[in-house]
Amino acid sequence: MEMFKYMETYDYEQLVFCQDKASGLKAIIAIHDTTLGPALGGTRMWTYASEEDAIIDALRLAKGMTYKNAAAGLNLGGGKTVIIGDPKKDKNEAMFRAFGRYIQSLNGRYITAEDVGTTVNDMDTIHEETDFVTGISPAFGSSGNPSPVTAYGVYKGMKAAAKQAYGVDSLEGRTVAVQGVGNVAYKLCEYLYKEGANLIVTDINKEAVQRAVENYGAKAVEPDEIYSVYCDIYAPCALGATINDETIPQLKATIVAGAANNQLKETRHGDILHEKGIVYAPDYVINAGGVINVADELNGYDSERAMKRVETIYDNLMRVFAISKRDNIPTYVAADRMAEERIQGLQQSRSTFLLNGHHIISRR
Ligand SMILES: NC(=O)c1ccc[n+]([C@@H]2O[C@H](COP(=O)([O-])OP(=O)(O)OC[C@H]3O[C@@H](n4cnc5c(N)ncnc54)[C@H](O)[C@@H]3O)[C@@H](O)[C@H]2O)c1
Ligand SMILES: CC(C)C[C@H](N)C(=O)O
Repeated sequence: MEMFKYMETYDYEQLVFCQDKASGLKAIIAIHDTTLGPALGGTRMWTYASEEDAIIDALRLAKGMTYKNAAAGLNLGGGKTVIIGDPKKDKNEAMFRAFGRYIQSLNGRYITAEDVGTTVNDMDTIHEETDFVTGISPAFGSSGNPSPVTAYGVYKGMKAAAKQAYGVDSLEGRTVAVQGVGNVAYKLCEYLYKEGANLIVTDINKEAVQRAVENYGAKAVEPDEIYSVYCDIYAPCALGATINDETIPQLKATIVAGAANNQLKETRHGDILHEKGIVYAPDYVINAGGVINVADELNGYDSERAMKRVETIYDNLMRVFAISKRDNIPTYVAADRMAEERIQGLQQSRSTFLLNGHHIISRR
């Protein structure tokens, strides 16, 4: 892989390789764009088939955070870390402390948080070595696990999508097919249940399914049946790339709105949804609740203020839908346009982020 060519093509600023033999740390920090502020994005721990796969994932996820943070109206750039390893077997305290020191060495250009494979406990360990970490324990006056807040944002975003599709944003009596009832989606099911929606759920973890069936009256289906069930809303909350050539023809839903990152396998699948008249809530706009919540820590965490800000996901999606309608473009293109316009608009008044003594981080 020609790294500089790739970085130049997609405008990446920095790629950092972190190695600590004693603890087994192998981490890649990718910083995509710091026009709006320091790069904030989570740390993913995963077993990658190859180092190249890990690098590509870090780069791709970092760029996603640039767009997510910009579209959410945050004064933050985009970055992400991947740690190569099995989160169930390979973690140790020294590893996360070594990683914390690498983050510290970037002097605020990158701030981390949770992602797949990392927990609040890991963030607390990182915090032993650096201030540039969020999603740490409420015991430190911080925001803790971002998942429930992500769920709240997805719920609000689903209501915006309903407004766009049906003219009313009530979800009462609507049927929502939820794929994956993990940390985010279980809480999402609670919001939906309380509003009177009907739930169809699936998960490869039978206990997760059972919980939703027992507590929220959900109907359970097998994992490969979720695409073809009769429903109003398909909510992908497990993996990426579930909107693809195989699944689109099966969908009965009029709305696709869920928590998963990178839902479209390829961008052309967003075009197909648009042509079919399916309202697609772009993933990085609807699932920004977690990052909005952890970002609030940089001002001294206030849960009420953070939740109010998460509610703006509704308005952000309505803007995306309006741009899509006005320009007759798919919603994923409209979201990119909204994010890029914000970055370009501020590019003139900001240069590449450097910690210079007066910055968002200095407020806490
Ligand atoms: N946690 C957050 O704050 C947050 C923020 C933004 C985006 N996301 C994204 O939302 C999604 C869910 O995040 P989470 O934190 O709830 O993760 P999670 O691991 O707690 O939940 C995912 C669930 O999906 C299930 N699953 C995996 N493969 C499946 C399959 N093939 N069919 C059905 N179910 C399957 C898993 O068993 C698990 O229960 C992820 O894509 C994540 O990247 C999460
Ligand atoms: C900063 C984190 C809370 C980001 C989250 N993992 C996401 O993908 O949005």
